[in-house]
Amino acid sequence: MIATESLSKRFPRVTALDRLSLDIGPGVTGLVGANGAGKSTMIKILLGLSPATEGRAEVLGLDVATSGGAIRERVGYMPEHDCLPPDVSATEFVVHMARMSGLPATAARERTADTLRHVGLYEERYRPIGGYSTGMKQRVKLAQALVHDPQLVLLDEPTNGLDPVGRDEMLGLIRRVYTDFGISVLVTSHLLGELERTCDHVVVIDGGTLLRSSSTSDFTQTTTTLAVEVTDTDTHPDGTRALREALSATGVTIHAGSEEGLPGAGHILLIEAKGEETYDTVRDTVAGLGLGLVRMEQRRHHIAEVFRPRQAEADGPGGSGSGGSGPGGNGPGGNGPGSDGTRAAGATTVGADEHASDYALQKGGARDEH
Ligand SMILES: Nc1ncnc2c1ncn2[C@@H]1O[C@H](COP(=O)(O)OP(=O)(O)OP(=O)(O)O)[C@@H](O)[C@H]1O
Repeated sequence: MIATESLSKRFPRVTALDRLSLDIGPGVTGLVGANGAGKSTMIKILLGLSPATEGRAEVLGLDVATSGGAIRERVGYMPEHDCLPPDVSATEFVVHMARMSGLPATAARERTADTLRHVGLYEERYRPIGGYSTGMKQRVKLAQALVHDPQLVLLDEPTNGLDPVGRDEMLGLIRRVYTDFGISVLVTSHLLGELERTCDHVVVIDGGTLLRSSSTSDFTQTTTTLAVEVTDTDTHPDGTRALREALSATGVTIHAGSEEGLPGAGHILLIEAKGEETYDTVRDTVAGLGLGLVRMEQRRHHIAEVFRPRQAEADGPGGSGSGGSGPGGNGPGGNGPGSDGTRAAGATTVGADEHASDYALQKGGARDEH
């Protein structure tokens, strides 16, 4: 779908992309990096809207340097910033964008109705966009990217400004763009955690350079930690505590941290699995206490954790910060939601409106040449 070879973009004072080589296949791919890491620059080059300084890029087999028009016919684009006219309705705007993409009038109207329904904007489609919420505006931007039935869509920070529920809905819509319509997606985000449920493949960039490009399952390999959740009973009003004490007495190692991603997070014990016998010990201990076992599952890595060692190195003796990290590395809330306080590379934690399991990469990803 997308291939780049030693792709660089240098502005007078900043290297936004630095010899980036990528090969992205069909499916949903996340492009993750701090604000300023080079994500939007990459998208503009892929659309043939901004020339690369060096290197090559192909989209759907077309060279971005010579086939920008043909690429934009086949590729949808959802820009990051608010760019919608306030005085027209979603229907008028999306029909207009469909006509601009070359659809005849009737097809444009039909495709607009279908696309707006798909993004969940059917009822409100005749109201002026100026009165829409942020979530509704993001849906209009997604609809106009899809209306001409592209083979690929490039979505620049589609969850920006959304609350956790809105983000989940948007991520679900994005997943369905591929599963229901077969349209491949490249979606950018500055949040490491949020794309792991949505994307088949994740590319992480920092300061315009490639940190890692892997399938999501490679990022989120299973660990030797078991997540165990139990019910409370009349005898043990705090079942989690009772289990913790009983397991400790049997010599099972219990991690101090808590699980962030799962529902009921505060009631989940994280236990080091030494082998099959640990499962048996947990089962027998839970039964012995008369508690109900809600879950016992092998925990998977979160993508954010993959980058923790890098940050730890940088924070260690003599460390001077990870490559590409900007100033203010330990801003408010600089310790991660995990109790060990680790952060993703170049990252600080997210605000109260973000999911507890997400880590936001901080501003200043690009290398300043001055
Ligand atoms: N037209 C431009 N002129 C000069 N510098 C630019 C220009 N466009 C982007 N940059 C710089 O290039 C770097 C990468 O910017 P880019 O917008 O691609 O980052 P990003 O990862 O998309 O982050 P954000 O989500 O904040 O836009 C930044 O330092 C930015 O200031």
